[in-house]
Amino acid sequence: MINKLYDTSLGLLTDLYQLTMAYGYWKSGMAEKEAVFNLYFRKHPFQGGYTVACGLGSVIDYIKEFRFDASDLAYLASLEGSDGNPLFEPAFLEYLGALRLACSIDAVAEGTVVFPNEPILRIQGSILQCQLLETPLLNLINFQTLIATKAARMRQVAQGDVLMEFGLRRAQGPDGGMTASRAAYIGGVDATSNVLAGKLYGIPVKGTHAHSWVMTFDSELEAFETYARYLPNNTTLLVDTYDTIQGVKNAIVVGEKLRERGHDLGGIRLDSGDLAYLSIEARHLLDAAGFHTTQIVASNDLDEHIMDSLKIQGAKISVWGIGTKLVTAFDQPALGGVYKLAAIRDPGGEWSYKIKLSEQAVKVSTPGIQQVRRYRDNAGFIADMIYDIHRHHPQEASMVDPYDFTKIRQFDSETEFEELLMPIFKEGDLVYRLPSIEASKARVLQQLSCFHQGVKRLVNPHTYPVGLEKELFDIKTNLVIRARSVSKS
Ligand SMILES: Nc1ncnc2c1ncn2[C@@H]1O[C@H](COP(=O)(O)OP(=O)(O)OP(=O)(O)O)[C@@H](O)[C@H]1O
Ligand SMILES: O=P(O)(O)OC[C@H]1O[C@H](OP(=O)(O)OP(=O)(O)O)[C@H](O)[C@@H]1O
Ligand SMILES: O=C(O)c1cccnc1
Ligand SMILES: [Mg+2]
Repeated sequence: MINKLYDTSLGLLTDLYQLTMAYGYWKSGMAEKEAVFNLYFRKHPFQGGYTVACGLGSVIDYIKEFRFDASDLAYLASLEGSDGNPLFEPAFLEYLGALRLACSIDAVAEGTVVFPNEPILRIQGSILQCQLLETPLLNLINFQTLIATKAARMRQVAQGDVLMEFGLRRAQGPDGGMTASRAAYIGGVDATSNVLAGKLYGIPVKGTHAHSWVMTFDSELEAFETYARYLPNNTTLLVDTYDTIQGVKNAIVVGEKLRERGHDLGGIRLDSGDLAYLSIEARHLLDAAGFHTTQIVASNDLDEHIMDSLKIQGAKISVWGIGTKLVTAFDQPALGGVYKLAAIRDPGGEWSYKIKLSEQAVKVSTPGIQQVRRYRDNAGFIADMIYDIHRHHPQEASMVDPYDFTKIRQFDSETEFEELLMPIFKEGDLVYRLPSIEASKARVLQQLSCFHQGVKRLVNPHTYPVGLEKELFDIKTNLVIRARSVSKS
């Protein structure tokens, strides 16, 4: 997508410091050192209790396309350091031109519900290649995960109602609009007004009409009649241009004519005023005129909280049109996903585990080559345990709460589980078949149905347990103690 918009290869879609570090690794002979990085976030967005992973489809496209073409290298050759000399020497640019990604990537499937500090992606490869990927991987995963989560929250509130995404006009540019449409669909909306997203991603496209259509005619009735005459199978009439109640009555007049011609009034749309009161009044008028199946669509700066309030107020809305607040993730415009080094292989072939210290315990990174195990019982998911695949293949496992080491849970070998990270690329080769967008969408609903209702609450949700397997917890604790004493000496 980005490629089409900008007509370039994608190697330069990174921060300059990734390239300067890559140069440093190359110059110092460290470029091929094997490393493992994890991509994860530390806090759920929207003060929520869960997050929906999204963006792997774009990551796969990106990795497949990754290269530096001649024009990229010419641009890099033009960059200068503070002394006015070229930043990068020609031999390094030649190296970049010949570079083919050979990383191994494990990831959770799109549509998987994930929690703070769990790796969504694990990247293993040469330190130089892993480092170059930091920025694009975060760019691709952070935004799509954020939007999929926002849409999933709206889906939880909407229950079986229809959700339409109307956000393209307010999205963060064309690419923001396109990726938001895709992520919102996976997260839980049923359709988009974004026609290009319909074409490229196979998302159903739907829509009504704007106020300008009504304003173009001498009367609202004439506007409705004309629309219904030429689009009799797409008649959702926007009734609030002048007077909403009169608008509903005009829509009913047109609905009767549609019925005489063998069609029906599909819906009316409310786009201002008190949506609870107006939808209840509109439902009365429509039902009294025999239009029981005509849908009431609502739009106007909606988000999950207003939708929830409208439901509590008994609003008779069955279709929700949501734009700005969804595609811009209005109340939290970024997910704070990070990409941290977890291990480096020594010349002897042994892994050396790495941590990034922080004053805040919650920000200390977890070392090791991690996998996430999601345990379940008959009622649903019970806990996630992060463990190190090289240290422990736990049949029976002890899981430590990383923020309170006195809290330990035991899992016996009978407890059912699934492993969340799956191989996507093996040394550069794609080994994963991306599920259809429909399958990823279904996964969100299926996953969420297995979590306790409290985790899904909009306000003050229950914290789902995520812990470290005991051996990994001990490794981390020892590294922290050692790093703190080294930093003091
Ligand atoms: N019954 C309701 N309960 C809670 N929020 C509501 C209710 N009805 C509408 N809203 C929300 O209140 C906000 C109203 O927006 P605003 O104050 O701009 O009024 P408006 O109806 O759009 O006015 P205008 O006639 O100028 O278009 C919107 O976000 C809308 O979704
Ligand atoms: O409110 P959103 O969730 O972003 O949904 C999309 C909105 O976009 C359109 O109007 P627009 O906002 O362009 O104009 P209006 O507010 O004057 O109706 C449409 O009528 C919706 O109200
Ligand atoms: O089809 C609609 O009703 C629509 C499309 C985009 C934005 N607002 C509304
Ligand atoms: Mg508006």
